[in-house]
Amino acid sequence: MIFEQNAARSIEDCRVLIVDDQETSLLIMATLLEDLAQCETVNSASDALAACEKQLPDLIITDVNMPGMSGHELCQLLRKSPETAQLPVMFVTASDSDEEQEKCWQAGGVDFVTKPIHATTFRNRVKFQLSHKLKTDLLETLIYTDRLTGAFNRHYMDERLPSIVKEAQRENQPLAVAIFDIDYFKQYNDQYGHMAGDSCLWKLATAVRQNLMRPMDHLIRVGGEEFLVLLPRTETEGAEVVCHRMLETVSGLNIAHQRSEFGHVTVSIGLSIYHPAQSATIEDVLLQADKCLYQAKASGRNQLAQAD
Ligand SMILES: Nc1nc2c(ncn2[C@@H]2O[C@H](COP(=O)(O)OP(=O)(O)OP(=O)(O)O)[C@@H](O)[C@H]2O)c(=O)[nH]1
Repeated sequence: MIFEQNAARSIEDCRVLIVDDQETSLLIMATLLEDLAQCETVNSASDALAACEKQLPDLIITDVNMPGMSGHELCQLLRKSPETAQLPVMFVTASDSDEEQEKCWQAGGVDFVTKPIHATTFRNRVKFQLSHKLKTDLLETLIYTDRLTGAFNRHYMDERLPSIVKEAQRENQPLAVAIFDIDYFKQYNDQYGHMAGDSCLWKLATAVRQNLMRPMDHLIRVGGEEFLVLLPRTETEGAEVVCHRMLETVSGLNIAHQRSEFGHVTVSIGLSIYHPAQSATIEDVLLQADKCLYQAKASGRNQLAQAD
């Protein structure tokens, strides 16, 4: 995700994805940047999209003319997805004609350099983009992250949920929604004190976050000890796997809780899936997941309940 601990990041930690169908060009650019940032190279726009699915880079540098999908088309596609809409894309073009420059800006590029590449200009432009990205990420972390747990906050959910849903509709892909809540947390606070309660929240959220494997997965703290997990492009089976893993992860933390019948801190989870082709709205699905959560509580806690 983009809101990892950016405060501690420097340009050397940034990831730059370089896209070009010419091996020589890739080699030149990667060599020019090797002491500046972490570089990854791919030969096509489709490989670049696949690389972004695994881990979002901080900057994409792409050739314009490539077989299959052009650099412009790649950039336009990235702009459409909420996860990559803000990802800076820099073009490397063979021409600096007025028309070519217009096309780069219209496609959503943040800068372009012309071939043959001028080494110092190229390095400085990349450096500028990365330092700008670090500042933006830091600002977003401050605005959208819950300070106690490092999860996204309610404000993030209110702002971004509509675009995550829109993306699911555009792709006609399911969006799994899981709501979980710590069991007997009032008793935990009463027994161990509020500071221990805070520490428990932090440990739990950190462990759950590390269990969410895809860059587009989200952990959001929606209330005191209630969290929402959003899993785009995830069907029931996949979401069940993630939810069971969350139950195991939390139990595996083995945080002592004398006043729970389990002897340690556990969570209950409610799961529901949003399908764009069906009539239920995202609000219905959230309500459904919330109902399931209460069902999981009523059925004994430390378990998953899901909508039919
Ligand atoms: N330490 C700490 N406690 C919090 C925080 N936010 C909410 N809580 C506490 O979480 C507790 C939630 O209690 P309840 O809603 O009764 O739920 P519960 O005791 O977990 O019971 P069940 O959910 O039914 O298992 C309350 O005591 C809140 O004060 C927080 O940021 N830090």
